[in-house]
Amino acid sequence: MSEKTAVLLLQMGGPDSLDAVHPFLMNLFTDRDIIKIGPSFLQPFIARRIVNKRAPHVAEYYRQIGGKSPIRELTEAQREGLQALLGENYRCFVAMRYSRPSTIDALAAIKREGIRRVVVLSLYPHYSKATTGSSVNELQRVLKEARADFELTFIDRFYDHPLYIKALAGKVMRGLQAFPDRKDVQIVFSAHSLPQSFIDEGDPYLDHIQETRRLVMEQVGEANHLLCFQSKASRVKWLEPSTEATIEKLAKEGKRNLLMVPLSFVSDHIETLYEIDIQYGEEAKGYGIERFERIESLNSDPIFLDCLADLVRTAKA
Ligand SMILES: C=CC1=C(C)c2cc3[nH]c(cc4nc(cc5[nH]c(cc1n2)c(C)c5CCC(=O)O)C(CCC(=O)O)=C4C)c(C)c3C=C
Ligand SMILES: [Fe+2]
Ligand SMILES: [Fe+2]
Repeated sequence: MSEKTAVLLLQMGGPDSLDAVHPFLMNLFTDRDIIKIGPSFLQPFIARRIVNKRAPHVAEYYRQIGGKSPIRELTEAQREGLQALLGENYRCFVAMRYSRPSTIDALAAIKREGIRRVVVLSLYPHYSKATTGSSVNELQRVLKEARADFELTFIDRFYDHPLYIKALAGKVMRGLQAFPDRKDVQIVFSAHSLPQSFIDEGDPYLDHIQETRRLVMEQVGEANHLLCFQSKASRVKWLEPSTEATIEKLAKEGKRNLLMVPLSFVSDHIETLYEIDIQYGEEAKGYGIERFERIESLNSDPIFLDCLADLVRTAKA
């Protein structure tokens, strides 16, 4: 047995080619932690109908951002950066919920290295049953099936970690500098939406998002800001107001300079590169917005990597 500690980074994943869009969406729409469609025995059939219809549209969005999701490469770069900071007593791995490397792949790799102690670090800053909850459930299922005996420590949220806030606030302050006068800028925090039913059932996601926004603005100082929600993906009621409706409303109120601040993700992917930059960017221009900017995603920002390293080093078993 190795004395080293493994760090297992949990992330959603994404299609790594246009052909992978359909299987990725099938994995997502058959996961009852993120979406329940009908009784469980029928879900795979209903999911296939939904995905057959959705995949060609979604594939077109991925085509426009380079033919795939960059989430695998960006998460791999975060893994390498974290490994370098933690040094040789640790070994870092990635498990993607709906693509490769899967949870099985990652646990098999940890086992091959003879490591028993594992710090599980979810890369979603804000806890939700739909995201971190789903990845942790998948991990528990794989462990049970493999009858694997790891000693696990979980880090399932870091929405208020001082280094996460510092990294994000730094991006916002740099974003503001791109405008001639910050007083004329409207900061638009755009969090990933979530069905309202999750919140009604006690999910802390919305509270976490609001706290991140409050802490970031504490550092950024005086500026106009508001919160809205992007990427609704089903017909039920999701968190509101939507980012699209908010951009239109701001334009109608005469706002001309927007700084988009996506929350909920720590790297670029379809929701930043397509949805904000291309889709909302074009819509904003149509409504008369003159400058539509987005803060850089955290990706391998050194302060963010320090945050991850601190979370691992201070994790309590
Ligand atoms: C079907 C229900 C969905 C819920 C609930 C949901 C919540 C949720 N998702 C993220 C982060 C990401 N989602 C991404 C893609 C994506 N998400 C859904 C569905 C739900 N998400 C779908 C169907 C898709 C695929 C794209 C599409 O068809 O529109 C991604 C991007 C992956 C990539 O391309 O790199 C991320 C990241 C959060 C944080 C969240 C709730 C808190
Ligand atoms: Fe989404
Ligand atoms: Fe999503």
